[in-house]
Amino acid sequence: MLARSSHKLAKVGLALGGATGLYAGYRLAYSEEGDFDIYNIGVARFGRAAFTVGSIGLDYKKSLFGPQVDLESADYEQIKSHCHQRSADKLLKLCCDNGGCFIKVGQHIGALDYLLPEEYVSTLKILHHKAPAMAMHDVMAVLREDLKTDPAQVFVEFDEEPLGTASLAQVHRARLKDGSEVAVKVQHRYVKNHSFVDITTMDILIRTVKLVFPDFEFMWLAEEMKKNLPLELSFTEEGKNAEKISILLEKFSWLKIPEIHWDLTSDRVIVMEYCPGGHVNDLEYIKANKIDPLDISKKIGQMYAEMIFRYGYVHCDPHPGNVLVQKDDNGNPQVVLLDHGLYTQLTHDFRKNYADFWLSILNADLDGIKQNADKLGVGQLYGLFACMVSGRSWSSIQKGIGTNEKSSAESKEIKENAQMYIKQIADVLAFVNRQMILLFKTNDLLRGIEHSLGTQNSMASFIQMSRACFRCLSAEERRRSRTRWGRFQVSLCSQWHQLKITFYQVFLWAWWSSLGRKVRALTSS
Ligand SMILES: Nc1ncnc2c1ncn2[C@@H]1O[C@H](COP(=O)(O)OP(=O)(O)OP(=O)(O)O)[C@@H](O)[C@H]1O
Repeated sequence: MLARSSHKLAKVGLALGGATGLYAGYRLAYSEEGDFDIYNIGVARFGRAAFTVGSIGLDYKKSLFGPQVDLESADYEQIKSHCHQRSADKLLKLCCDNGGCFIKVGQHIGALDYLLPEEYVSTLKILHHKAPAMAMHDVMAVLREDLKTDPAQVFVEFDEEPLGTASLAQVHRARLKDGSEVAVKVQHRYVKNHSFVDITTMDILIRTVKLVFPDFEFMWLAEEMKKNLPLELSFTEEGKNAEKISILLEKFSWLKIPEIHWDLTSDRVIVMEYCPGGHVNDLEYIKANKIDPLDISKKIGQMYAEMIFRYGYVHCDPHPGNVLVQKDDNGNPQVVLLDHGLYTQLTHDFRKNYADFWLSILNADLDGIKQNADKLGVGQLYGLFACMVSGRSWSSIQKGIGTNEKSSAESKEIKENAQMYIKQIADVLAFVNRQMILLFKTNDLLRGIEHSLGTQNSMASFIQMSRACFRCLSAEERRRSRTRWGRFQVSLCSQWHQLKITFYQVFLWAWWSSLGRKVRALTSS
């Protein structure tokens, strides 16, 4: 069945690729101006994508389901791994050749650690550092077209070397006439023009794969892409999101969201306050600037917990490149949150269920885990789901993740299980509430940062999560309570929970302190 499907897919892909290739050739041969870029016209981009998908299908068919293939042989796993690798390389090439939206989607795929075969993830991860830089004359052309004036009239300095280059845009440091330093984010020149064809291409190809392989469980990826890419391509929306989140999180005096210069902002250009600083996972920078890594982990945990549990309004691109740390004018550490291109609004019910689920994990309450996973749409796969949310093994969850250090053996076990349960993980992603996918990414960011900063044992972000979970659940109970006395009881109870978390925090600090470790070593020997 699978063999026939791969064959069908290969034929469809090759036919589509061939047809579009011929059409593109015809267009080139008969173009009157003869000055268009054959490699960039929509039809060639579509043809290239269809051809790649087709050839991947053919490779899977020949390598894994051909007449000579022995599914029971000892080499089968290796053959499969080589086939994944070849296909991942082809996808990488496609993303680099087509650029723009393709790189963005490739980056999303590269961020799906443990959810896709390792060969795809490690190959496509490269795209995070491989976005092509736009030539200066294109940067200036976009600025001229969108600001409707000569950029030299606006900026007295403009660094040619970008601060960062990404799939959809690049950012330059510049100075305005009034002397203020700004960061100018400029969209790659042709991305918007190509976006309609690119999004449609990816949608058609993913649907074709689904048609040919009914078991293909990654339709959610296509849906997310179709919904999100157009939003990410509007920098006016990005400016609005930045303003909204800075108002919501106003009470965090240590949080900086760059201010937007609205008079210099359009759909393809955003000019904002320049914020110096190092990336949040750059431990060397943090130490050199005498910033406390634990304090940073705590602040980032607090920031995300507030977004998720209090407002349900969550930054959708949680990767370390978007979080900077610096010291403010008074020498206090500051966290800078960048890239407000995409936010999700979580529903009230989802937030409540997710808070309940987290609390059951933190309390090692297995019945609670089961019931709340069910409410989030996961059903029987609750154990795996709890591992995916917490990044811990099932045995640690059962024992209680608070007092069980994540050892390297546990990390290895998780990695191996992720390879083994790939189909089940895809099922969880297909069934779970859509809003959960973003939260997987957020949890990954928090874990990654704690790992880079060496603060994982303090559980700083988990502690902030639990505090926010309790606050979210108490607010819900207060809302439901009809009498003043009832609301008073809920508030009292909430204070008690917060106090318990503080005790727990002190306990963790003592447990993982060098004295605690010595005492444990003495008592266990
Ligand atoms: N206001 C700013 N001040 C200082 N540096 C900035 C600022 N905005 C962006 N940068 C730098 O530019 C880089 C890219 O910015 P940003 O993440 O907004 O671009 P992007 O196109 O959305 O990238 P990606 O999609 O990869 O997150 C950041 O990692 C940061 O180093």
